[in-house]
Amino acid sequence: MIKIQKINSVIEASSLCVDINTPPILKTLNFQVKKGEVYALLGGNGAGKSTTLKTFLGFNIPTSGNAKIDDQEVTEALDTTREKCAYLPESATLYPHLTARENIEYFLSLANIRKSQDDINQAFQKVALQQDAWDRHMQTYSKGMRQKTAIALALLREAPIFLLDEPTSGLDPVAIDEFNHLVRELALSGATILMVTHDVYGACQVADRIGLLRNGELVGEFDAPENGRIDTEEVHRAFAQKESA
Ligand SMILES: Nc1ncnc2c1ncn2[C@@H]1O[C@H](COP(=O)(O)OP(=O)(O)OP(=O)(O)O)[C@@H](O)[C@H]1O
Repeated sequence: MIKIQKINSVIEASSLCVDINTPPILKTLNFQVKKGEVYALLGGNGAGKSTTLKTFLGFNIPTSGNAKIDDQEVTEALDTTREKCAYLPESATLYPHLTARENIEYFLSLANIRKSQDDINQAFQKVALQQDAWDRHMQTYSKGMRQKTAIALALLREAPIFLLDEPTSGLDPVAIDEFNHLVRELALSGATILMVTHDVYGACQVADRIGLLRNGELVGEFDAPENGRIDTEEVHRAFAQKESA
């Protein structure tokens, strides 16, 4: 019998099933993400990664089991749990005809949050968005720059939880390194991060723990050693083995 250890989790899936069609998409999924941890849910196409994120955002209702944020069932406390989460879709949904600053001001005003120009500038600096772009229309931005803007917005919203969907797909190696550095810094400052990805190497670079997802079930977990990173080859072997099993 699998024993589920209680570890003061911020994000928790326990015996989570999501059944939109046949066969069910998520089947008794169990994982926990602690405060300050980067957890990568790794899986191939159709494994159920986006479905998992959407369930934590309250867009899918669990058929059985639980999807909890800070011990609250997501579907029972939708406003509270959504307010705590910064969701970064694969392609950040910001307005191209507005500048980064205007986007930030607009989304903060929608959330009724007041921040000074200094606060906004500091957030841009923290995510290392180049200064000459701050007041430029976002249609001129690369994907990496759009992501930085989305993270700056999350910082200004003071969201303690980040849900990231394939965050490094389409980024060049330098942008990936910058992004990973930013994610590690967020975690060090106490943010809790759940990312979903099919990129074994990328997950190993940034995650404290990796959960291997296949057909809606967790089929393995890998922990980073103290002061080290998860071994890419080991995860790759497990990923390939499970995918071809
Ligand atoms: N709303 C839905 N209705 C029916 N089937 C769905 C729905 N959403 C997802 N699925 C199915 O559930 C499975 C998992 O989809 P999901 O998008 O979660 O996978 P994924 O791991 O994110 O895949 P990818 O890496 O290709 O984006 C797929 O077979 C998909 O077709």
